[in-house]
Amino acid sequence: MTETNTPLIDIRDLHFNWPNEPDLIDIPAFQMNRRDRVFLEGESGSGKSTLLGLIAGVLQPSSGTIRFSGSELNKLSSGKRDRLRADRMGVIFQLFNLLPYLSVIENVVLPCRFSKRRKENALQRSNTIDAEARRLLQRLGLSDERLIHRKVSDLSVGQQQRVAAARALIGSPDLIIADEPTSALDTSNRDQFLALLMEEADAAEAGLLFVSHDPSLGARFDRRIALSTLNEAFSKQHEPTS
Ligand SMILES: Nc1ncnc2c1ncn2[C@@H]1O[C@H](COP(=O)(O)OP(=O)(O)OP(=O)(O)O)[C@@H](O)[C@H]1O
Repeated sequence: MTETNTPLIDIRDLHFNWPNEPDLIDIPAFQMNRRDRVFLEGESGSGKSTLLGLIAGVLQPSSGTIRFSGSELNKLSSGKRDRLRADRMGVIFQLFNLLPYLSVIENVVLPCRFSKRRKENALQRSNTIDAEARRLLQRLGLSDERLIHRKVSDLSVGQQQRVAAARALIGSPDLIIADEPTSALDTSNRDQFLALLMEEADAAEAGLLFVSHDPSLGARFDRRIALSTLNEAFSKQHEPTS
């Protein structure tokens, strides 16, 4: 099994800039393995969501490479990148990216409609995809039958955040990417959510890359990384001028 020796994420000489802007990201090297739990912190606007977008293959680097389990994302066609993301990554986006006209349960089962691998994984945990969606939702405090069939646009922000979390976790992805996933949750829902996230990551032997503004959460992770220490673009922008 070569895959176990290959880093889950392997970044080399990664540069990214938005059009007509200087480098926002300049990361010489970063690796994470399966089962790593990484907490990424940094000030607002420092590029955390941008880095997650690059790792998820939603954004393209200006130069450099990002390998996911050995596959260089840049070298894949956009269709293959989408397939890899659907099969192997569970992403909780900052703005959730839920489909507003679908119900809670329809949103949660979506990854299993797009990916045979996620569907098969989900069926190893529960008898049906629906049952697996309900198990995750229940663990996140969303078990009310009426709520599960409501359109997500009719939910509170904190409820939508938990639906997005259940959708990311279904079907045991190899990498869970979570961008500020607890920002709208109260302490009790936040703790329930983190417990589930850690358990699901353990069960799937997944890597977990978690961005949050809440420094008190950092102690629950194996590695705590400030983006400013990884990202040389940050030190260049903040060099004292003489
Ligand atoms: N589509 C875009 N076009 C141009 N600039 C962008 C775009 N999206 C983000 N930026 C800029 O890139 C920089 C980094 O944004 P990013 O969202 O990655 O930061 P962040 O660290 O995740 O911030 P926050 O903690 O506030 O979510 C910001 O200056 C932002 O204005």
